[in-house]
Amino acid sequence: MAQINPSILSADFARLAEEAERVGGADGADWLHVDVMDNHFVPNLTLGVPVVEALRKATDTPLDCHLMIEDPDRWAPQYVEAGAGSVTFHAEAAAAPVRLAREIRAKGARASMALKPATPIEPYEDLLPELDMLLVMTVEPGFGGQAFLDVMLPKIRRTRRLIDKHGLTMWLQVDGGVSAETIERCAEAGADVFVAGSAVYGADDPAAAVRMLRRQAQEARPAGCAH
Ligand SMILES: O=C(CO)[C@@H](O)[C@H](O)COP(=O)(O)O
Ligand SMILES: [Fe+2]
Repeated sequence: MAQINPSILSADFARLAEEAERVGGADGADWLHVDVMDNHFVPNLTLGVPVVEALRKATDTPLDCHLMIEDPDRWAPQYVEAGAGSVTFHAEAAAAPVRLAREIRAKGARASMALKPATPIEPYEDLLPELDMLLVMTVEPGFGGQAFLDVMLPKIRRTRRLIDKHGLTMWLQVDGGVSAETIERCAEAGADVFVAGSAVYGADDPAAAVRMLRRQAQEARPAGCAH
């Protein structure tokens, strides 16, 4: 089942509770994607633990926190405590990714690792069983509204093959430039969780955009795929 996670980076930060509401409900967002940026790992600054705590109280939709920060080994567990249901740290930033993934899981959240566009998946093959999700970035992290990087499609395909080769049920997420124009290519390549910021919050009817993206992804999935 294809999952659609709207990114609140493209929402109105002064009205986050209402913005969460606008994409929630039946057939709405599967998760809310929360982009945490520290102006060190990426050249942008967004929000932190207190905002995640506040969002947790404001919505029933589970929170998918994407940490674009240095030292996730220190900070990621705090996002679980703040109420995140899934916490994604970057492979490029984590000092001890296996220990960190185990800690996130032990605290009760799904553990996920992200790869920037120039980071290959192959060195991380043996880590996959430690993870609940792998995020292949389809833009350079840091900003919403960027153009989708087509050159990431082979990495999505290779990652899907590795997941299937190991018989894992983990999810494969794509993030960056995902829209009505690009989501089918991502789904065909094997992604099953789709982050969309501007394509959802830039639409006249964000809830309808979520439903449309999910339908497109569902229909584009390879025939007979297990994911
Ligand atoms: O992590 C990031 C950007 O670094 C994303 O989650 C963006 O927020 C996606 O926005 P769109 O590309 O869909 O507008
Ligand atoms: Fe993100």
